[in-house]
Amino acid sequence: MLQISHLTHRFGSKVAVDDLTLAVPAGSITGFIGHNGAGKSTTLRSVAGILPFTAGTVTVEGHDVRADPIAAKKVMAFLPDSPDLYDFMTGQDFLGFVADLFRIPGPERRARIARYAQAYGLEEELGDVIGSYSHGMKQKLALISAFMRRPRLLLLDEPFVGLDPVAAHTLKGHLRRLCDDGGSVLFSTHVLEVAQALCDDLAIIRRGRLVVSGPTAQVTGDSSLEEVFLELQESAR
Ligand SMILES: Nc1ncnc2c1ncn2[C@@H]1O[C@H](COP(=O)(O)OP(=O)(O)OP(=O)(O)O)[C@@H](O)[C@H]1O
Repeated sequence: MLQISHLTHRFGSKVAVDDLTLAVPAGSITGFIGHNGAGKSTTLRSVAGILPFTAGTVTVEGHDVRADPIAAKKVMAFLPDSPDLYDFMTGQDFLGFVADLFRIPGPERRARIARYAQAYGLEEELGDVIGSYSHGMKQKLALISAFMRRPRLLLLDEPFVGLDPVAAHTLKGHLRRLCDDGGSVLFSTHVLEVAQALCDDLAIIRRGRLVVSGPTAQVTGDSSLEEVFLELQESAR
């Protein structure tokens, strides 16, 4: 589904992502773990096609993100940690705009918007302008816009930060369903308990380099992910 090969990104002389190779298979929720500044957001933004990375290749369902960005972007959705939405639009207008962009036909878009708005408890606010939304409400709107597109690959940067517990629970269910339907999820998080409980696979990055990846049970063994993570940090000192 997603193949990242030898991805490198430099900001000037700073190497943010260093020769990173990672595959996310169909059906996998993969957790992307790492310290502050490890390179998670840079990797996700590179995969999403919004950051022109320095070197390497990224393909999504066989579509090269650089050579064929439109085909790649059609099959994936990306949720940044602070979604930058149009404050002057209402939530409803924004979802209509996204549905137009991705050519979701009228009856289907109405059904999907109604379904996801209800799931995230945002129906009553869809008529309000986005500028009046809280951080969590903006996140919910961004989630609705992503799920409504039925992406094959969903990339999320710290999706659980700021979501209320009900929405967080709903999101976990939606991520699982997307993968049960053959899609894939790659998300970054600092909440290691959530990652361990939810993820089929884990990838741990340190200073731009991938240090461990594989099925969750294999990465953690008999330990908690927190123990594994702390040990890796300690051994790298
Ligand atoms: N626009 C930028 N210009 C210069 N350096 C940047 C820029 N964005 C990120 N970096 C640097 O790249 C490195 C990786 O940053 P990145 O945001 O990818 O980390 P992260 O793992 O997502 O961190 P966090 O967990 O804190 O969100 C850091 O050293 C950061 O300072």
